[in-house]
Amino acid sequence: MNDLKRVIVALDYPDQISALKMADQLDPERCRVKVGKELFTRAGPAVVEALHNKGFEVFLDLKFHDIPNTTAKAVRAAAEMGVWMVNVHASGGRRMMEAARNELDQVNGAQTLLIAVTVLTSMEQQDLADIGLDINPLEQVKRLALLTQNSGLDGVVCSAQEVRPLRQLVSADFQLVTPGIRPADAEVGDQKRIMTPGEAIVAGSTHLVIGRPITQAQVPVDALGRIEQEILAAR
Ligand SMILES: O=c1ccn([C@@H]2O[C@H](COP(=O)(O)O)[C@@H](O)[C@H]2O)c(=O)[nH]1
Repeated sequence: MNDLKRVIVALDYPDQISALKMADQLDPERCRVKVGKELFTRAGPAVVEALHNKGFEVFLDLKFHDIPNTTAKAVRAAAEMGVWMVNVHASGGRRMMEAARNELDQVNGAQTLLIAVTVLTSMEQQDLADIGLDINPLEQVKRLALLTQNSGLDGVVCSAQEVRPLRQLVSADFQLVTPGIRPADAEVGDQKRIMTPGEAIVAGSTHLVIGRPITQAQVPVDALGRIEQEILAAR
């Protein structure tokens, strides 16, 4: 794969006009885009269709987490929109993920990749302790990644910090999609388990999800250009 196309720009905007204005500055041959909860809740399937019409492959990042039947039907709805990738929370468990996998397999012609979030990149050990998990983030990520693979999904969302240890555990074609990407001079914000774009590429991230370091930059295309240079230099 073209290394630059490993970048997924998170279109975290409050309305479709702002998201499409950003998309118009991007090249669908050089990156993919992500539609998350804020934009989808505001704009719905219409924004996905508009991005498809502009030639973008879309990661629908709605992180479904519900009973197996509900999650499976939501994944079907995403696949029927023709999105490139959709996700669930691995902590929904094996039966939930298997139901989603089975449902997706029944969607005629669907090429949609199905992945699962392990531990949010905004979380650290104390956050896990707060919800009753007496385990460090890496061990929890490993555990959920294995569960995800054994449930038949195509990959996980994790931090780039976990990519090397995960590669020892999962198959070579298992997708390791990594948000929490921060160029050295970027604001960290609410992210905790971070890496720079260059480090993430060297570690072996399959895809780098990047939002605010691009979308909140004074000149977003210039910020993306610097990230692309860093990625190319890292190879
Ligand atoms: O563990 C996760 C899962 C998803 N995300 C999403 O990725 C982007 C990151 O945006 P930044 O502005 O680069 O922090 C955002 O849409 C999150 O919802 C994540 O960060 N961590």
